Amino acid sequence: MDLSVTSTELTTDAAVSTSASAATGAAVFIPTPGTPYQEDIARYWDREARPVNLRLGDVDGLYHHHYGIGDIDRTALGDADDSTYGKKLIAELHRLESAQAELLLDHLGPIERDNTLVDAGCGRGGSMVMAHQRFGCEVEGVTLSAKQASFANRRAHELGIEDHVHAHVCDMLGTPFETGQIAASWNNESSMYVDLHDLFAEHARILAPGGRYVTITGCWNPRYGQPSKWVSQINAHFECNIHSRREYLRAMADNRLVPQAVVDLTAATLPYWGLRATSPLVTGIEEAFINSYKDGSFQYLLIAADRV
Ligand SMILES: C[S@@+](CC[C@H](N)C(=O)[O-])C[C@H]1O[C@@H](n2cnc3c(N)ncnc32)[C@H](O)[C@@H]1O
Ligand SMILES: CC(C)=CCC/C(C)=C/COP(=O)(O)OP(=O)(O)O
Ligand SMILES: [Mg+2]
Repeated sequence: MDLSVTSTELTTDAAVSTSASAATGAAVFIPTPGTPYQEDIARYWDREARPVNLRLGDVDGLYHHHYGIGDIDRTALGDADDSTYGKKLIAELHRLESAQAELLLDHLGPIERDNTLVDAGCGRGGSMVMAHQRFGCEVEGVTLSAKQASFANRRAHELGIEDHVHAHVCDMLGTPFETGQIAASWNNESSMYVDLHDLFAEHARILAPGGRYVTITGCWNPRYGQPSKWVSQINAHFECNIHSRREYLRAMADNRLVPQAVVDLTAATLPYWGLRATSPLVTGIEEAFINSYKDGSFQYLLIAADRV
């Protein structure tokens, strides 16, 4: 299957993406203009350069835009008075973010080397690299941000995996991938930027029958009633629109995606937030996450679904 699409918007790494395309003779994919909202989101991620993301990514070259899960390794952190503590804190936060991506990949099911995976809203590509390193397969990512796609393609090139891992500037609601050819696809903290019915219709279209879809997301809890002030604060901070848990399940059911696992990761992500709140890399959004997770208005969920 030839999925070597690329974007005319890619800048510094256009050569990387174009040569992959030229090698297979694939047509160049020209994205359609986005909505004004999508243009805002593209600008947001083009400009994003928060140290909490770049310094963590520098630890091992996997750049994430998602949060962490798991217990803190206090032994690895050592003494807060130690001169190396700051560096260890960054490494520990990064370890927890990579653990989150590993958990998502655990839920993709058996993946073969000749399979193709799709990362919808791929950011700087950390999860794509991890997926290729684990399964040896092709990984195609889409993001609205030309800067992020360029960054991800540059990293793939540096790692020598540019023939297998590609980022495209593209709306995840209308991807160039052929119908029914994708073994598994995911959204890692990227579904709060789109309408869920439109999103799951597109995943259901590209996934092979029996294919697997996984999301890790923050969602508001219908048991709380409505989005809390903390959830509204997170929406304003990231210019996103957090959905409720019920919306996820309904939109999946409407689009031939049948949940096989729904895992509440709220308790598992709180240690990450507690540690991050003590770090010099705080961004100011830590309190909203901690308070909303603790008051039950917000949940951190993994949902894995089969395309039937
Ligand atoms: C919080 S980041 C998550 C990045 C990545 N999944 C990760 O785990 O590191 C959100 C991403 O969603 C992307 N995004 C938002 N709306 C999108 C859309 N309509 N189509 C494609 N990507 C989109 C943004 O460009 C950004 O890369
Ligand atoms: C769980 C929810 C609601 C996520 C919203 C999407 C989002 C912005 C994720 C993290 O990105 P980032 O890694 O760039 O953010 P930060 O700079 O805060 O680390
Ligand atoms: Mg981050």
